Amino acid sequence: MRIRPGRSTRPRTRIRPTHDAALDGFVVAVDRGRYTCAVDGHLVTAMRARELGRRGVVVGDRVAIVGDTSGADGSLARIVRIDERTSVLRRSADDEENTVEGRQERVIVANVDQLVIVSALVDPPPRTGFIDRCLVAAYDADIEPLLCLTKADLAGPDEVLAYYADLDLPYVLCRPDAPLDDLVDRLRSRLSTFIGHSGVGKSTLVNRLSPDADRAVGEVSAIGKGRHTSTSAVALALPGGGWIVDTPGVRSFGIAHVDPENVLHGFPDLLPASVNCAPNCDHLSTPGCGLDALVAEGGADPRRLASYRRLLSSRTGDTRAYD
Ligand SMILES: Nc1nc2c(ncn2[C@@H]2O[C@H](COP(=O)(O)OP(=O)(O)OP(=O)(O)O)[C@@H](O)[C@H]2O)c(=O)[nH]1
Ligand SMILES: [Zn+2]
Repeated sequence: MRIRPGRSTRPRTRIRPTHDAALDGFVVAVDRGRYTCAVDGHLVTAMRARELGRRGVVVGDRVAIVGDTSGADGSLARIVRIDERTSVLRRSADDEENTVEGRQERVIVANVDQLVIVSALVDPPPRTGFIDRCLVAAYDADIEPLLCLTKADLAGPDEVLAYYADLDLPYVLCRPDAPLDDLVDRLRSRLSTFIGHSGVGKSTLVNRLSPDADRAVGEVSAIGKGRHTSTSAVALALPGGGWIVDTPGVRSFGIAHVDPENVLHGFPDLLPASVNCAPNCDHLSTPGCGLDALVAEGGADPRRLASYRRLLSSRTGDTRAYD
């Protein structure tokens, strides 16, 4: 446990605190150069220290903070170190209106343990192309996927689950008239982020999981002395333990950086058959592709191969037609 001197005993000095005295923080919100960090159970507003150079700080980063970490109104601490990230999720290029910056696929969340892919069972119907794309992003980033199927009160999951029958894909069913125990269990003691199309029920879930979320965002806004922009990511602490990152406005996570060979890792049901491919097989039009043979002998669902090939060929382009 760290013991910090109280305000009254802190010596007045111009010497900057050494970084040995830095506190560990966790970045919960980013707003125009101000970073809201959870430190010892309270929120602290910080800026980046110049020594960080051009390194960006994103939600989910674990950082070292010095300076005024009291969290008092108007206080401003400094982030002096960013810990190595265990994972990164990048914004998809088509979320950035195809600007040069957008094409660079900016990292928007770090250290995510679990990607919760939210899909309604109906209204809107599940889009497996979108889910597959999320799975590629998750497997590539070493993040565990969780398929979260909402509106289970309106339709059954059999059809979508059949499509994923050959994968060990964990899933939960959600409906308004039943508790979210399964989901809460899977969110405990880890950092998860939600992705899904408009209308699938993400806000409904986040509100049920973290009823204080609005208040928390209000606090962030007050401390960050600026309007909280609804398009930036925010990490919310869950009463049952764990953190969720809400990424409003993010339609999909980018996979343009994923090596073509690694796109296949998002399709573990197809992957093993690639050992039968000729060297340099592009798995698209190369004759004798082992994936075609697998499907021909009934070893995999042809819709899975079609989905893989759509993703592969659209990887760097506009993917909305497939989502
Ligand atoms: N029947 C039923 N309706 C649901 C369920 N979850 C959400 N809804 C309804 O579906 C609609 C969309 O839910 P939202 O939570 O706003 O969806 P969202 O994913 O946050 O959508 P955006 O805010 O546009 O991103 C609302 O009218 C919800 O009341 C569910 O499990 N069952
Ligand atoms: Zn092949």
